[in-house]
Amino acid sequence: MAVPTIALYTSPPSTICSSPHPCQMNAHASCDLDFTSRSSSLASSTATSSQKPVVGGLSSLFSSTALRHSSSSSSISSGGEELGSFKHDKGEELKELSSSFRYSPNKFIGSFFNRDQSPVSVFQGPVSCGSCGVGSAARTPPLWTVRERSGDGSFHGRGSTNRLFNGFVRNALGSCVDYDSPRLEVSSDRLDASSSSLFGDELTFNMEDSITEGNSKSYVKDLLLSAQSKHKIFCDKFVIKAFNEAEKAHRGQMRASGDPYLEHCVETAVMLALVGANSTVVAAGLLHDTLDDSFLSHDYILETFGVEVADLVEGVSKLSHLSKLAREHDTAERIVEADRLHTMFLAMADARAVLIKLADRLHNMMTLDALPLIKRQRFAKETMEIFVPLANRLGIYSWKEQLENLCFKHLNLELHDDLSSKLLGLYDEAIIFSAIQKLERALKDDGISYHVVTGRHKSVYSIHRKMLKKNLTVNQIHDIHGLRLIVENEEDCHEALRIVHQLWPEVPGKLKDYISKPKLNGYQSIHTVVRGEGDVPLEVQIRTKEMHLQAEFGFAAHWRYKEGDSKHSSFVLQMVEWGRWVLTWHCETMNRDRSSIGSIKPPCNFPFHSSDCSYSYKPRCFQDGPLFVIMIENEKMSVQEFPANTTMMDLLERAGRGSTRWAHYRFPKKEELRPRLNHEPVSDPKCKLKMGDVVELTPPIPDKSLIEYREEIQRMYEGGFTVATPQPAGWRS
Ligand SMILES: Nc1nc2c(ncn2[C@@H]2O[C@H](COP(=O)(O)OP(=O)(O)OP(=O)(O)O)[C@@H](O)[C@H]2O)c(=O)[nH]1
Ligand SMILES: Nc1ncnc2c1ncn2[C@@H]1O[C@H](COP(=O)(O)OP(=O)(O)OP(=O)(O)O)[C@@H](O)[C@H]1O
Repeated sequence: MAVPTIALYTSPPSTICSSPHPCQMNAHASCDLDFTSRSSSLASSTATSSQKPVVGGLSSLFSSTALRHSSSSSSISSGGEELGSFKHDKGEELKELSSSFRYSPNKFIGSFFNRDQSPVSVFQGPVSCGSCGVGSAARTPPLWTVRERSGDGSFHGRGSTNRLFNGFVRNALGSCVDYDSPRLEVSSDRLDASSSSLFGDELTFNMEDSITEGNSKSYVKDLLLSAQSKHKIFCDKFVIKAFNEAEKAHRGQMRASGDPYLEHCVETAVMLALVGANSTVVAAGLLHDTLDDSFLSHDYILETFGVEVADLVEGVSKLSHLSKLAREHDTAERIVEADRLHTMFLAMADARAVLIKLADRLHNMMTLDALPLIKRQRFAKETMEIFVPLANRLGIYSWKEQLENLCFKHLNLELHDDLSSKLLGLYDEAIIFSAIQKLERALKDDGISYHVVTGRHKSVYSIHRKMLKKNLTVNQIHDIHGLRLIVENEEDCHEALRIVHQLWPEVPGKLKDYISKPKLNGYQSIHTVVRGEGDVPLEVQIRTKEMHLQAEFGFAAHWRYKEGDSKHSSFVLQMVEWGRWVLTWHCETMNRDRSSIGSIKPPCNFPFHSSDCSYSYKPRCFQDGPLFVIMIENEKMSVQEFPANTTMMDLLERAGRGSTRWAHYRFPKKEELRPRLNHEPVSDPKCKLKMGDVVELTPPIPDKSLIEYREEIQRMYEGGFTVATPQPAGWRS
């Protein structure tokens, strides 16, 4: 029998999880704070929030797209409360936040048409200085210029969707996406007839007239049109079908804000579309709450939409359930268990389900204001502990930053506002934009070839964290504005550095050459800080494409750096790599511009590395890795690690053997435990456990009565009486 390697029964925690702390959030935010016009800030706020990350594989993919998404999606979302995940199980939260009474058309109209006065102050989030109206950069696009050298040595402007490594997965696997361009191309067989006039008046709208009438019908139609105006994938027949199902399923359900529930589903799906998710994922995004909060069954979704969508919706439902459990038990406060939860989330579900769950949570966080403070803080804390690390690990930096900023705001409003207002005077996107242009020009003039120059400004929360970590004031943070230059070889790095120092005066003592002296984790790059326009400090990082790959995907990966380079088992590393790969594969539609890939490709078909691949974490296949199982005993939850192939019987052996709680009953412990697996009684104790299984071990009757019964029986035996007391159900002697 397999013997578990780790037995960890934790008691309720008293300390808060160290890493990303609730009380440390960020701030683009600030901007939002000073916005008088919420609705207009919506778009920009989100966009800003983030630092505009760099190009490169997932990071750029998600950052740039998410930024875009934010801006567009925000215009439709009106205030709301958290619902999707919060109401899972239709528990207490749900009752409070959403109601399933039938809507009043008037209210509908009100909530939809008054969107300009959106109560979503939450859009506080990432507001770029631009959007905040700070400086002239206000309307600068979120992801800054990038150029890339093509194979023949010429340079191409790449636009904001540029990404460095796009397509390498496509190369590895062939195209697995439903369509190629997020905005322009939908396979014709899936395109709704009406979509030919994409933004025209006549979109096919298949809602059953008999059920949806009057204002509500026009509301629903407007909602679909609005989604279509944001992304053409909403003209895909399959997606429209999912929209119609979601509409029927959630009809009459409202959020605490008074908005129809459907709006949340659509916003979630729009976010997914904007990061390049294909129609399967977008459809699942529309339906993500139907299993928990409507009459739809898994079988019905399976029949209607196929196994992929059905499994994704089920996966999201399971994630919601687990995160709710974790929230209620404060499980993620404990670092070890939080880490197991993150890994479990990635391992138990298709990473696309995690992506949907993240989108769901992001929209919920954006519309949290309808909840009382205590609930907002609970959700913000859970988001910080569980979802921000997941977004970080999956490389969805834009979402990560927005989540952090929103959490920061809800958990520490004063700090958030204070830092935000300081940053209003500091952020200047124009500086970054013009610095990129200046550097590109100089490089070209000097004949130095390069792959890409990107820029970003640091998010409010990231600045806050850095200030705390290094005990600095905001004026001592030198990388609020940053550029990154990726060149071909090491020699070019040094040449480029020379040019940078010719363009701008160097800030003494800030030059770091991690190329000649790599960090312990192998990170390589040259960093310098210069005085840019207006004497504003500007960090410039210079590295080769190989160094960049290592910094994005290798041992020195940025997500690990951000987690404090904590020690992770190879299993965790594999899970993260796997998750990122799945998302790249399925969401790569943003990576249409193949020519931008240039020659930058990992040396093998990631994640199926060759044995000598330097980007590979794994000496072995992750199917042999450990299992993480949720154990609930006497209403206490823990996340436990077991070896692969552990059976229910193994688990019971371990629980019975190690537990003093059961010892005094003096009969086979495992029979006393009355296990339930994923809420069902266990019929086959030899069944193998799976990642993310929930095992409940509950005594057949409350402990106290059981003890009383046993004492009574003991007394009866000792006194020579016949047992007359009826046995409680499940009791065995
Ligand atoms: N991916 C990755 N990036 C890193 C790593 N270490 C540093 N960086 C990048 O380098 C930047 C800062 O590194 P350093 O120059 O060492 O700066 P610092 O010591 O943190 O102090 P400052 O100069 O105040 O930023 C970070 O902002 C990261 O972007 C790493 O291990 N992995
Ligand atoms: N100078 C830079 N130019 C362009 N992108 C950068 C630069 N520095 C960091 N980034 C990218 O910006 C994103 C956000 O990073 P963030 O500002 O939170 O942390 P960091 O600067 O990398 O680390 P730290 O906060 O420890 O300095 C990451 O994708 C990171 O790789």
